[in-house]
Amino acid sequence: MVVKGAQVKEQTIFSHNGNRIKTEDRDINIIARFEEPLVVVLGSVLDDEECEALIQLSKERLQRSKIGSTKEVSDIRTSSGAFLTDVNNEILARVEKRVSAIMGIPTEHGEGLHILNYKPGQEYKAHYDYFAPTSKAAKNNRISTLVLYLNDVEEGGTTTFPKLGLTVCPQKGMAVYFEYFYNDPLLNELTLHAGAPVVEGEKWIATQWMRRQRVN
Ligand SMILES: O=C(O)CCC(=O)C(=O)O
Ligand SMILES: [Fe+2]
Repeated sequence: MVVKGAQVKEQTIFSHNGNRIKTEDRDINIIARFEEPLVVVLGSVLDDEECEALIQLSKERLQRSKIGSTKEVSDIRTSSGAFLTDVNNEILARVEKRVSAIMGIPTEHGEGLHILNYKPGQEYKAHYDYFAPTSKAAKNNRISTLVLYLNDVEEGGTTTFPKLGLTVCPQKGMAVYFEYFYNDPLLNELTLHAGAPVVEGEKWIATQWMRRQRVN
């Protein structure tokens, strides 16, 4: 625990301070932080070529096979997406490595990058990224999330944290990080978030969810 004035702040997984994160191949700007629960807005995580490559890889995946893709008929998430697992690609590997450095968790704990595409009217209603403690998946539960924005959205498509009164506007190459591995369950519950409906244009994101332990 870190004592800050009269307040006691819980330890976080994210360990970067200051204005910049230095990774092997890129310096990432820390734009804004909400301290508890920790939500960090990051700039210059991906360059244009990387954003476009991830979109292209997911388009190929969605086309090639319906297996491994989720064209869900769900009220909670109306967008369509695919995991980029078992994809052998240099840019993907580079991005996964950088994401791991930002999150401070080895790639092996990640589920693989998940690409989502929202068309106008599509959204991801308010949810938690961690699984209910009673579920089977909670044995190796998620602990942190990085959402990478792969394009600029004309209107709408913000990431909102209704319990924090916080809204993040999608900008190509930027990202939002948050974690929910606090001892205090109330802090974890404050990470409720949503992908607001896209109004104009479309929205592409890549999400990395990290687990407490390795994923097989
Ligand atoms: O679309 C967004 O902005 C949020 C995505 C999200 O919540 C997720 O991928 O878990
Ligand atoms: Fe989420």
